[in-house]
Amino acid sequence: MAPSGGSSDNVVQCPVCALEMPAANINSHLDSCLDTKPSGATSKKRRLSSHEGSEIHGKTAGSAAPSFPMFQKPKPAEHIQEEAPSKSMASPKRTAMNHKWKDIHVASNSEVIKKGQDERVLPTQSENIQINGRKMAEKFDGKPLADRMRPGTLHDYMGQEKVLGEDTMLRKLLKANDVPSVILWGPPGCGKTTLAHIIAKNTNKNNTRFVTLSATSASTNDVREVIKQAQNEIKLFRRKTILFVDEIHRFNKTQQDTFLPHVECGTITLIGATTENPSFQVNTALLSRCRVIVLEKLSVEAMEAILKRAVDSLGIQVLGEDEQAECSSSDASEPPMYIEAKALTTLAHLCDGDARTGLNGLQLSVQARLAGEDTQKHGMIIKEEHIKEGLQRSHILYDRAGEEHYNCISALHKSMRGSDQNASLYWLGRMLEGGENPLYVARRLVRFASEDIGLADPLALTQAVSAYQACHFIGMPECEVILAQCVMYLAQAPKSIAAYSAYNKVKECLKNHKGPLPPVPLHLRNAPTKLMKNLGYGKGYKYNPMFSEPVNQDYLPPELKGTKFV
Ligand SMILES: Nc1ncnc2c1ncn2[C@@H]1O[C@H](COP(=O)(O)OP(=O)(O)OP(=O)(O)O)[C@@H](O)[C@H]1O
Repeated sequence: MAPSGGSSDNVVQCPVCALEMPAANINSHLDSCLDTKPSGATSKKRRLSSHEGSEIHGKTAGSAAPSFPMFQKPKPAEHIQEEAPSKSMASPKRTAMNHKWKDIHVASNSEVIKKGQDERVLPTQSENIQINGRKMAEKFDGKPLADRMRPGTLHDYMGQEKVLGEDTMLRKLLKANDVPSVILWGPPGCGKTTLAHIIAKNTNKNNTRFVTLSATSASTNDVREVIKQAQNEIKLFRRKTILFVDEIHRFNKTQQDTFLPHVECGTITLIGATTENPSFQVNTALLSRCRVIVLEKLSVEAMEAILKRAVDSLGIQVLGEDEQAECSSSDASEPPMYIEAKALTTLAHLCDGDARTGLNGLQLSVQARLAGEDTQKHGMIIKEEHIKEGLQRSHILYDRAGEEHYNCISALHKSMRGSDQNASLYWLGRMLEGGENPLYVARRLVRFASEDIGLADPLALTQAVSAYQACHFIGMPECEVILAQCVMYLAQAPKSIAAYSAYNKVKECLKNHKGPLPPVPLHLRNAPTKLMKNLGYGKGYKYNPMFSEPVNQDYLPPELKGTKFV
């Protein structure tokens, strides 16, 4: 009797030995089949699965039980394993495979080196540089290097020994955790903000809040809000607040006044940072409640240490004068990157004591080198010329809007007064190359010609006025030599301050006069109308040209008779 349709439906084929049997027997058959035919299982399985397109993948040799996709633990793909190999597990063979995988992943046009059976694919030098470029970009992580390198401890804070040396007041206060309200005054990038953060970290351990405001964006309401919170913190948690105000000079008088009572009563400890002379930019009342700490431009040594720390963190090696960069055609997956020691020193000099400029300059140079065509050919070495290219020198040396503007013009004025032509030309250059307005300099020369040379050489004034006009006509850069000529003339000229000091005495006399100023004597007054004549204006005046002999006549008010200004 032919099997019924129903019974034939219940017949299944063993996936191991291909024997057909009733479905009810398959499990017990499989157990015995697998026990007796372990070695043939794989080949069978393969044949079956490929032949029949079965979903059953079967087990690998040596497996103790059949495995079905649902229960099969996915085996990690080989390249994933190798991306994070355990060092202790790494056999030589494994390491060779690691190379291969890594290299295949990164190198498309790579060289293939055959060493016996070991076929290894290595990236070319330019591919290595690309890899490094990517790694470097990851290191920068979209953040300026200067920010990434901001030190968190005094240990990494370089320079500024005058205020932070062992026996200094600030160091002692920091140790004693007794930070008073301070104004940190110093040029850009010398470490004011960084120092404020270090102070904050230092005091954070002691139940202190640290709040930051930037005077460029904060409003008076923001200040009030911070103060309100500070009051609550003291009341509720006995927690002190340190308020750091960056660029405090940008706050107007009312905003600065808002701090006053709260600094006074200790609700907040204020740390202000400013690049401007606080005597002019910070309220006297506020100033008298804060200590002013003067930070200086960072020395070249401090800058070198800061740059070295950054270079180390980027994994760039410093090449001494006699050292040669190792050729990166080896199989290293990360070819070294180098910077010449000389390039670092140059950068430390050029950034003019501004660590932010120095670190940005380093970052720019590294990024430019990575993108440069010759880097692809010759490898990654940062040289002095790359650093110079990366830096806009003029923007470093001179701050047109800030105090440097006044410092330099004062240095020029004093050098001309001292008849030092070389120094005068130097300060002139510092200003002009830094982008100073030539008319600002020319106006000062006009003033100098009168104030310091005056009647000793009246032509100096003519020279200076002419220089001013010439600068006005032709502008920079052509007018630079006109200013240089005038500066040299004024520096060489004989000096006299007779006019200047005489006029100062006049001002003094007027300022010190008590009571109403004396009227102009009648004989000196003009009398254009009849009424004025009738009132005695011009009466008795002696018109000098009418006299051949010296005229005896008073020109000062009677109260000042005999006063000498000259
Ligand atoms: N003394 C220092 N030691 C180490 N790194 C420093 C030092 N000073 C500045 N830096 C570095 O320079 C960067 C800029 O410094 P910071 O912001 O403290 O300067 P600043 O004086 O507040 O400048 P600005 O007046 O322009 O705001 C910091 O992020 C840090 O990386």
